[in-house]
Amino acid sequence: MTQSQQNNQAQSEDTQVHYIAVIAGDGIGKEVTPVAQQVLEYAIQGVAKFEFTPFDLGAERYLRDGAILPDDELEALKSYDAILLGAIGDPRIQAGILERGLLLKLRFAFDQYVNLRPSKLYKGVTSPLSKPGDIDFVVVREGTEGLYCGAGGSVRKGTPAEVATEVSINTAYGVERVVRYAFDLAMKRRKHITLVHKKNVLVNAGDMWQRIVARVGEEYPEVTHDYCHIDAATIYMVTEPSRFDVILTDNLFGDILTDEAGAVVGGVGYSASGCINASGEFPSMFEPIHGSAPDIAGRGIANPTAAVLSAAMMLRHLGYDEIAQRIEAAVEADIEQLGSTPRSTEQVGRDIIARLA
Ligand SMILES: NC(=O)c1ccc[n+]([C@@H]2O[C@H](COP(=O)([O-])OP(=O)(O)OC[C@H]3O[C@@H](n4cnc5c(N)ncnc54)[C@H](O)[C@@H]3O)[C@@H](O)[C@H]2O)c1
Ligand SMILES: CC(C)[C@H](C(=O)O)[C@@H](O)C(=O)O
Ligand SMILES: [Mg+2]
Repeated sequence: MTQSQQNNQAQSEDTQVHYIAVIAGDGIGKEVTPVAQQVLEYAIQGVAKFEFTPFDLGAERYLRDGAILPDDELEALKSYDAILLGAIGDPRIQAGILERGLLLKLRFAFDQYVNLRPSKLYKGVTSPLSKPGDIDFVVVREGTEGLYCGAGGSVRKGTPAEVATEVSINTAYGVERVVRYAFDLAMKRRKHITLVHKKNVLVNAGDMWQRIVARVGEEYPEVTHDYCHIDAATIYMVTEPSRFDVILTDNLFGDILTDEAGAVVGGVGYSASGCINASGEFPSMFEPIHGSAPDIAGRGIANPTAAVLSAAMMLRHLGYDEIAQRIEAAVEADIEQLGSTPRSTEQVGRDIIARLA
C-alpha cells in the first residue's frame, strides 16, 4: 500500500460520518432539498461526511399506497443524527392529512419543542417595507403545544347544528422549557425578548406565559423583556422590525408571524427553520418555513436559499459552527450580488457552491 493510500485509509477511518434522513416531500420541497444537500456535501468535504438516506414520504407515496408515516419508518427515523425536510402538502390531498399525519407527527413524536425561525434582511434584497432598517431577529416558536395538539373535534358534522372545536393546550412544563431556551438564546444575542401572545383575550394561557417569562427572567438579569399582543406585533413587524431581537411565542402565533417575517425580508424563500429537540433525545429537523408552493412547483424557479440556510442551521446543531458560518457568508454574498437576478433553483445552488470554493 502506498503512503497516500495509507493516508487515505487513515483519513477515512478518522472521518466522522453523520447520518441524515432526507424527506424532500412535495412540490418545491423536491427541488430545493437536493440543492441544500449539494451545498452540505461540498462544504463538509475534508472535515466529515454526510450519508443521506432518502425517505419516500409525502403526497406521491400517499397516493400510491395510502401510507403517511408508517410506524416502522418513524422508528427508523429516530436513529438519524438529523432530518432534512423540504415541504409537505399537495392540493390533490385533503388539507391536513399530510400536514398533521406526517409533518406535525414528526415534530410531536420527536418532541421538537423549539421551532427556531431566524429572519435577517440581507443586502441586495428588496424589502416591501418603505423603511426596512435593520432586521435581524429570531422567532422562538413553541413547537409541540397550543392549538396544534389536535385536541377538539366536531359533532353533528355536515348538519346545520354542527359544532367544531380546536382546543389550545398549554402546559407549565412545555412553556417553561421553551422560555428557558429563549432566554439562553437572548444571552448570545442582543439580550432582549418580546413575548407575543393575546393575553387580553386568551386570559388563561396568556397569563401563564407571562408569569413564566417573568419568573424565569429573574434568573437572567441581563436580559430585558417586554410584551406585545399578536395583532400589534404584526404591525411592528412592518413598521418597526428593528425593535425585535428574540420573539417568543406560541405555536400558532409563531406560524403566522414567521410567514410575515419572511415577507418583510423579501420572501419566504429566504426563511430557514429548525425544529429542535433541545434535550438531544430525538433527532432535530431542519426545513425551510415555506410550503410546497404548488403555484410554482415543477418550474425549477423556487428559491433554494431557505433550504440552504436550514442546512446551515443543521450544521450548527451538529457542532460545525465555522462551516455553517461559511455557508451563511456565501449566501449573503450571493444575495448581495445576484439577489435581484432571475435564476433557476439549480443555478442559485451552483452560485453558492462557487462562492464556497
Ligand atoms: N413546512 C411545510 O412543509 C409547509 C409549510 C407551509 C405550508 N405547507 C403546505 O404547503 C402547501 C402550500 O401552502 P401555501 O401555498 O399556503 O404556502 P407556501 O409557503 O407553499 O407558498 C406561499 C407563497 O410563497 C411562495 N413561495 C414559497 N416558497 C418559495 C420559494 N422557495 N421560492 C419562491 N417562492 C416561494 C409560493 O409560490 C406562494 O406564492 C399546503 O399544502 C400547506 O399546507 C407546508
Ligand atoms: C404545514 C403546517 C402544518 C406548518 C405549521 O403550521 O407549522 C407550516 O405552516 C409551517 O410553518 O411549518
Ligand atoms: Mg407556516
